[in-house]
Amino acid sequence: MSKPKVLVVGTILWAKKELQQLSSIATVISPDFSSREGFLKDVSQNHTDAFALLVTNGSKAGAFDRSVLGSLPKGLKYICCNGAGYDWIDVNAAFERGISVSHTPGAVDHGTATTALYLLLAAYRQFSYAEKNAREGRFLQDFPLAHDPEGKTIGIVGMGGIGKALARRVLPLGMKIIYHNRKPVSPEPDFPAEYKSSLDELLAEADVVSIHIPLNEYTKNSFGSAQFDKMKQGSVLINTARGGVIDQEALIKALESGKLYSAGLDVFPNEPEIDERLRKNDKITILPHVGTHTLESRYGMEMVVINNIRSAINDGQLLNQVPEQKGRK
Ligand SMILES: O=CC(=O)O
Repeated sequence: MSKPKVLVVGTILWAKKELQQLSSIATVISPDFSSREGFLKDVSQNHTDAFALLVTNGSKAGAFDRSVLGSLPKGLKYICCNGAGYDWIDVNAAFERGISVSHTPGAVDHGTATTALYLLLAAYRQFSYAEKNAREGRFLQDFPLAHDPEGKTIGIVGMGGIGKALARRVLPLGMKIIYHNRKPVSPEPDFPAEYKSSLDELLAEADVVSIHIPLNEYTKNSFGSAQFDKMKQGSVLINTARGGVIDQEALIKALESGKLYSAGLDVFPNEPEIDERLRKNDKITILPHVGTHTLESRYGMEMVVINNIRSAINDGQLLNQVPEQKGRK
């Protein structure tokens, strides 16, 4: 029997050896294309027998929306996404076509949580502004006193792997941890954390809010002026999830009005663009989506994708199927 065909859409840069080892159970092909149309043409001409795709966001194939998914081979069973966030794949349309989709939770936890911690420290202590002063030869000129994060209350919105990894990182700072999820975390976290069933309650109590929810049709722009209004005066917002979950105009207004003392942002709605009003705001820290930009994270993510492909071939199921599809019939 011929081996199942796996197409690599995008590049595997770090787990190259492990990708090669996949060839003992699969025919692994990296199609060469320079556009979305080129990708679809190559697949329809040469790979109608594809069994699984290993896909990376930002490849020339573009987003896997309903129309791309509709053009993929009928026999395609799996799409294994090299990333924790999969907002660029229409997982419901994939499900309707009988395609199971996986992502890479876990592998991104350390990198993203460390980024959130850095942003939190930088926002409270105004380290970005201080560094700018130092680099531009102004030393402490016009640099007001900042704030200590110690003893403050952090509100974690989305206590998944990244939220928990951040919680463990802020504990040594003596921060009180409250969190909001649809349901309390079970089993209970191995650190003190108070569950808030209502997001409004969390927003009213937290000194700093850190967002760790996926971007989807329900969460898009879900953090808007109503949510900023409920936050404490002079609070801090950290976002390492996706820019699209925050209404950017409302965020800019909250910064300008002083409702927010500061913010730490690693993600933006129209990456790689960053709104000029954010770029020019010295009081906030902005990063170019570096949450998982470490060798360890990237290697770990690639390993998760390859392990999902292996499991699909060997056991007929994914290890990390996206929650929207899990248990659905
Ligand atoms: O942003 C990073 C990821 O989705 O893995």
